[in-house]
Amino acid sequence: MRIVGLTGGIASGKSTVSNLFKASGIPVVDADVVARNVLKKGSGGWKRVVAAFGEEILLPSREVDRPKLGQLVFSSDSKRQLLNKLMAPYISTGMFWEIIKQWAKGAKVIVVDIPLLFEVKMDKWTRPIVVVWVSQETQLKRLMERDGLSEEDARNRVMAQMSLDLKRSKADVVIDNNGSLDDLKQQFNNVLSEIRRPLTWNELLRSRQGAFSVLGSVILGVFVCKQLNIGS
Ligand SMILES: CC(C)(COP(=O)(O)OP(=O)(O)OC[C@H]1O[C@@H](n2cnc3c(N)ncnc32)[C@H](O)[C@@H]1O)[C@@H](O)C(=O)NCCC(=O)NCCS
Ligand SMILES: Nc1ncnc2c1ncn2[C@@H]1O[C@H](COP(=O)(O)OP(=O)(O)OP(=O)(O)O)[C@@H](O)[C@H]1O
Repeated sequence: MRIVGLTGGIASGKSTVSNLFKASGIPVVDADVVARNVLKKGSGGWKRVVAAFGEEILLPSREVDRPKLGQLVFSSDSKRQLLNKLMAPYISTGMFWEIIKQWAKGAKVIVVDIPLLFEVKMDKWTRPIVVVWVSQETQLKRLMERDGLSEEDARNRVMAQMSLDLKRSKADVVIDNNGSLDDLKQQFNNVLSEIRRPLTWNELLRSRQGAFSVLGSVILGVFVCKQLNIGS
């Protein structure tokens, strides 16, 4: 199985690119969705986060007040690191199971959309790595527009992540998303052809079909050896 890493910065356009992958029939495992499940009321992650940050981060429904928690963690490095530490094991386990589900369905190519791919060092598990890059000016503008944030809040969120220029330098493939949606789609089509190229031997062995072929060959090998022993 080929596990393509999709990353970028906040509001750089990862979800927009993810949607193009989904529309082309490529399954996407989204770390933000997994992280949202980790904070669902009553879950293990929710309990740990509420114990650490207090009941004041809860809404009257006892769900986490996400904008409030966001305000806290994006304006304090230590609080953000604490939240990351509490949630990381749940997010990695959740991602692992989502990838296994796709493997069991026989997916040959999947995309994992992980905003913090490099920060959490998951880049070593994914190839190729696609970085959706925008200039800081475009990033701030789109973030303020999409989430209705002040410039200060938007800057805090951007500064909480590794710089997009550094991420770009670590990419195998860069999508420059400063232009229009049509420009983005054109670049996406090139990326799609790149990731749909035939699997390498290693990727084939990691796919369900590859694993079954190896298992089948081993069983056949054992059977043939037994037959030969019996005959001798
Ligand atoms: C702080 C929370 C509650 C704010 O929720 P909110 O709904 O406002 O934002 P959402 O979850 O949609 O995230 C939006 C973007 O913020 C950025 N972001 C989220 N968490 C972090 C973080 N810990 N550090 C840096 N950037 C982050 C990502 O680019 C993400 O795509 C939420 O982001 C969260 O639970 N973060 C911790 C989990 C995490 O690390 N998620 C990233 C998955 S790798
Ligand atoms: N090429 C583009 N032209 C204009 N607007 C765009 C373009 N690409 C994305 N956008 C808009 O920019 C905003 C951010 O895009 P998107 O939500 O895909 O980013 P993201 O990287 O997934 O963000 P996050 O890290 O917060 O999850 C959205 O409002 C989206 O509609």
